[in-house]
Amino acid sequence: MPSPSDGRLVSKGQPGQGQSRGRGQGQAGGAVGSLPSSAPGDFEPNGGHPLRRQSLCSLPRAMAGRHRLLLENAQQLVLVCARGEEYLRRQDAGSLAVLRDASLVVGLDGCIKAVGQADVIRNQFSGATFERVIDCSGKCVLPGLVDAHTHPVWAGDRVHEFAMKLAGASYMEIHEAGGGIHFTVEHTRKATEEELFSTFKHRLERMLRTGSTLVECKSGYGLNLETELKMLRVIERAKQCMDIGISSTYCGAHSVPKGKTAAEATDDIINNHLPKLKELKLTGEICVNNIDVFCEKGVFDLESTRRILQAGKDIGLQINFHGDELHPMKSAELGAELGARAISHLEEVTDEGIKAMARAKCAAVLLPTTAYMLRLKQPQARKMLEEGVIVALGSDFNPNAYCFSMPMVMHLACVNMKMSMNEALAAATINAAYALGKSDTHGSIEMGKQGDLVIINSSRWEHLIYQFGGHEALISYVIVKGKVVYQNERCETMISY
Ligand SMILES: N=CN[C@@H](CCC(=O)O)C(=O)O
Ligand SMILES: [Zn+2]
Repeated sequence: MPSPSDGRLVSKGQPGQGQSRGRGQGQAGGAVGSLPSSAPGDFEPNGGHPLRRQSLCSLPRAMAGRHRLLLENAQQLVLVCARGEEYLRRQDAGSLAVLRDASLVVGLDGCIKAVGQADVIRNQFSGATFERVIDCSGKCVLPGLVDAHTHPVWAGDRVHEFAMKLAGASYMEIHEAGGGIHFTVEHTRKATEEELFSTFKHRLERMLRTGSTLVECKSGYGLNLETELKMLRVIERAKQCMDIGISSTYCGAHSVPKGKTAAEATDDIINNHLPKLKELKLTGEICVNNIDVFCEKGVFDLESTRRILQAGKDIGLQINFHGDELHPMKSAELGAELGARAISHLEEVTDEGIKAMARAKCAAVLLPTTAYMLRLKQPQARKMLEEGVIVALGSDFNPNAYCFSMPMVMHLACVNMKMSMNEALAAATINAAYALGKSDTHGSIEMGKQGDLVIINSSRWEHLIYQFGGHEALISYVIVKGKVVYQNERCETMISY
C-alpha cells in the first residue's frame, strides 16, 4: 500500500491506538498522527472523533490525467479506518473514521487515488477527466461489505427442514437422521458443474446487490475428492469471471461422509485431498486460500481437527474453521495454538478460549443468522470485544441459514449480540477482511486500497443497519475496483429515511 501523498486524510482516534500496517507516523503527506498539531483546518465531530481538514496550501500539485471514477460531495464518506489499521478491536471498533461533504477518486487500476474534503478534491483534480462521475449529494459512501463466511455452492432445496426446525427438531437431530449437510451432499454430488455454477453465479449476484464486494466461499458439500474438486473448480471459475471478490475455502471436513469413520475421513483428506490441492495450486488450476473443518461433537473431534488443519497449513492454506458452535470443543484454544486466521460460530466458546484468541489475533467470525435460525445461545460478542478479540461477521449463507444480506446480519448482530452499529460495520468491513487475510487491500476506504464501495440513498450511513431488510431500497450503487457493478434506478426516487 502506498502512503498517502496528498495530505488530506482525516484523523481518527489517538496516535498509537489500533494496529497499523506500517504507514509510518510522520510520513510525508500525513496519515493520522502525522498531521502537524498547528495545521489549519476544520474540526468536525463524528462519534467523538475530530476530523481535521487540511488547508489547500499543504496540497501537492494538481492531479491531471484520466481516472476511472469520481464520487463527488457525499454527505458522509465512511472510511472505517484512516491509518492503515489491519483490524479494529476494543474501543477502536466503536469509533469509525467518517468524513462529511467528501469526495473520492478511483484510478484506472481500480485503486483509490484520493479521498478527502469535496472542495479539496475538486481543486486537486480540476484538470483531470473521469470515466464516470457520480453526484453523491445527500448520500453516503461506505466500503464494500465483506462477508467472511458462506457456503454458496450446492444443489437441493432444504426448505422442508426449516419447517422441521420450526416444529422443534434440532440441527443435530436432522443431521443424524441423514438430513442437513448429508442431504445437500447427495444432491451436490449428482449436480453437474454447469448447474452448480449457474446457481452459484446467481447467488453471488444477489450478494453483490446487498453490498458485499468480497465474500469467503466454501466447498464442503462433496466430502469425496471428486465432488470437492468440482465445487472448487466452480468457485475458481467465478473468481476469474465475476466482479465480486472471492476468498476460497476447502471444507472437505464439513461432515463425516456416509460409509466412513471420522478417522478414515481424516486420513483421506490428509493423504489424498490435500496433496491434490497442492498439485492443482502449482499448476495454477485451483488456488484455494483457506482450510476449514467442522469441529463439533459427532462430526470432527479436536484431534482430527488438529491433524487436518495442520496439514492444510503445511501446504500454505490459512486456517479458518467452524468451532465451538453447538458444544464447547476447545476449538478456540486449538485455533490460537495453530495460528488460525479465524474461527467461526463460537456460541459455546470458553472464557479461556476468548483470551487465547485475543492473544493470538485470531478473528472471531460471528454468524448472527445461524444463532437466530437455530435459536442457539448468542455468542458473547461483548465479552470478545472487551477482551480484545478481532470480531468479524459473516452471513453463513447455506441451505440451513438462507440469508445473503450483510446489512441484515449487522442488524442482528446489534440487536441480538449487543454490538453497536460502529462495531457491526467494522466487523463487516475491515475485520472481515482481516479474517480472510485481505485487510491490506479491502475493508476500508483508504488510498491504495481497492475501490470497492457502496453508495446508499440516505444522509446517515447507519440507515444501512437500522432499516432491517431495507437495503434493497437504500443501496443505489455497488462498485468494485471503481466500476459500477450494480445500479438501483428505483431507489433514486424513494424516500429513504
Ligand atoms: N455448522 C456447519 N456448517 C454450516 C451449516 C451447513 C449446512 O447445514 O448445510 C454452518 O456454518 O452453519
Ligand atoms: Zn458454516
